[in-house]
Amino acid sequence: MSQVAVFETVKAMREAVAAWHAAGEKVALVPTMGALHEGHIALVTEAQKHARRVIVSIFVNPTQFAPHEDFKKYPRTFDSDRAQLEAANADAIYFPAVEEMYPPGFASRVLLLGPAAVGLEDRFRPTHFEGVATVCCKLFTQSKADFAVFGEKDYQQLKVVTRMAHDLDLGIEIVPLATFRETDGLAMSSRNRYLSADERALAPTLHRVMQALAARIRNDDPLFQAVADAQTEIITAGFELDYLEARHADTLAPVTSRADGPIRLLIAARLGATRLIDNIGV
Ligand SMILES: Nc1ncnc2c1ncn2[C@@H]1O[C@H](COP(=O)(O)OP(=O)(O)OP(=O)(O)O)[C@@H](O)[C@H]1O
Ligand SMILES: CC(C)(CO)[C@@H](O)C(=O)[O-]
Ligand code: BAL
Repeated sequence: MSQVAVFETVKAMREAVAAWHAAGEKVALVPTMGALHEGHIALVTEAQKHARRVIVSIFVNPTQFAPHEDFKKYPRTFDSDRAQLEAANADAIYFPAVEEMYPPGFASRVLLLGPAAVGLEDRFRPTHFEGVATVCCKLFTQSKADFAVFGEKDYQQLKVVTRMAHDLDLGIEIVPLATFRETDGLAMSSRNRYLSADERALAPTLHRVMQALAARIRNDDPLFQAVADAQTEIITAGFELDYLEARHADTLAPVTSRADGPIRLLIAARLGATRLIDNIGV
């Protein structure tokens, strides 16, 4: 276990990265909002396969939360995060204050088309990806990292950020990593800690229903009916369903049959006050 550096300013991070680059070392960034779990640590382990140096950013980004969302109550657990990152041998944490990221007068946003406007997360969180892309664009250019690792758990986010990095020539390679799950199938997520015991017991239903739906599609059951049945099952189980859809795995465009291309199933559903998202490939 090694001591992990903590950078609170762009300047401090840039100086360290410049020294690493001067020594011929590649740098990978793992952007997070903290409240770390094993899924995040898997991203760090993946990052270490690509680069000698790994920086984990911890920043609860206000611009990606709508006014009614959980920005204020989002878990902030820096001491536990730092201990986990030390154990994982990360090199540094980038932990900027909101004023460092968005100084007074800050007035820019990244405008997105393509995978950010397909009627999934963007339908329920209309300003979300603009905030995600703006902060990711800043994180990439602030750090000058060579790689950034993102989880497939936030599948649409992964597509949005990958597209943006390519379109804007940000000079960073986006590395995807498969979703890390609890033993009962629930995708690990910082927001799982909001769940009551009863809700936590019900939450793995999402993954179970998605797996059964994927099996039906692989079995050439008519897609529309299979998706409709899965939606009904989720609602009957007690979730409030935002969406459960079959989409093209690359473009996120709607699909009507297996022949339309590789299919990704994506879901967002609420249990009480907690909104869960998940997705799987067919
Ligand atoms: N279970 C997981 N497996 C793999 N990657 C994950 C998992 N959970 C989160 N990530 C990835 O970690 C990065 C940071 O995500 P974030 O800090 O929002 O964590 P989170 O657990 O998804 O939190 P939230 O509950 O806010 O969605 C993202 O790239 C996200 O996709
Ligand atoms: C990528 C990210 C760190 C940007 O704030 C956030 O959306 C997240 O944690 O997935
Ligand atoms: N993991 C995505 C961050 C968010 O829900 O705001």
